[in-house]
Amino acid sequence: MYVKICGLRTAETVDAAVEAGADAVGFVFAPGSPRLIEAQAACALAARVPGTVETVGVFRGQPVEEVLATASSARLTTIQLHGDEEDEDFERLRAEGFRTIRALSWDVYLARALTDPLDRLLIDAPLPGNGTRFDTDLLLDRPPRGFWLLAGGLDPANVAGAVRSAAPKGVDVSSGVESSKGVKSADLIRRFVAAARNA
Ligand SMILES: O=C(O)c1ccccc1NCC(=O)[C@H](O)[C@H](O)COP(=O)(O)O
Repeated sequence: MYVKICGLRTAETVDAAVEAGADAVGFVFAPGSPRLIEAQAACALAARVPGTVETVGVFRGQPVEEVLATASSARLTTIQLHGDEEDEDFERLRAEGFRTIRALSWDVYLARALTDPLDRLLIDAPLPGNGTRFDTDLLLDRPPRGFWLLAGGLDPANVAGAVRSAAPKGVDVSSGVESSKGVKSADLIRRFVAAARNA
């Protein structure tokens, strides 16, 4: 089970995620997020992460050139886009050597023709980063194929049940491992990774 911890902003919590065995750490560059981080600060945190762990930049509605500039200066491995980006945007990011995650709310996922299978999917609640769940039975009409991550309101107490119910390839969390909005808890991170791994 692939585990991504998103919205990290401190060395302590990045280290906790890595030491707990997370597969990816996420840094949010979307304007208005309470987890917003500057590229230089993300670069310093990314330098603490071994090559076996992905460093994911999260963007929403930003021009591809801006995304590429930030991802390069922050030395990220992976780019996650949350807006209504087109396949060409993802092709450009891959051409520049980045791995990609296409984040969609569950209703958009169901409404749109399947995206480029080269992109990993992250299927989320309508408001990303908001700590709200959605009923994954809604996906039964068209179960996601390939590598997909479940996100939206997960936490150490509910992640095992969510995995058993929806059978994703990975999980992603932000609010559920925070002691307050935007403030990550190393203990909750450790507990989330353990619970996801033991689902
Ligand atoms: O986390 C944010 O603040 C955020 C803001 C704008 C776009 C995306 C954002 N987060 C994307 C993520 O990958 C979150 O981890 C995901 O939506 C799950 O969030 P949560 O429900 O809080 O666990």
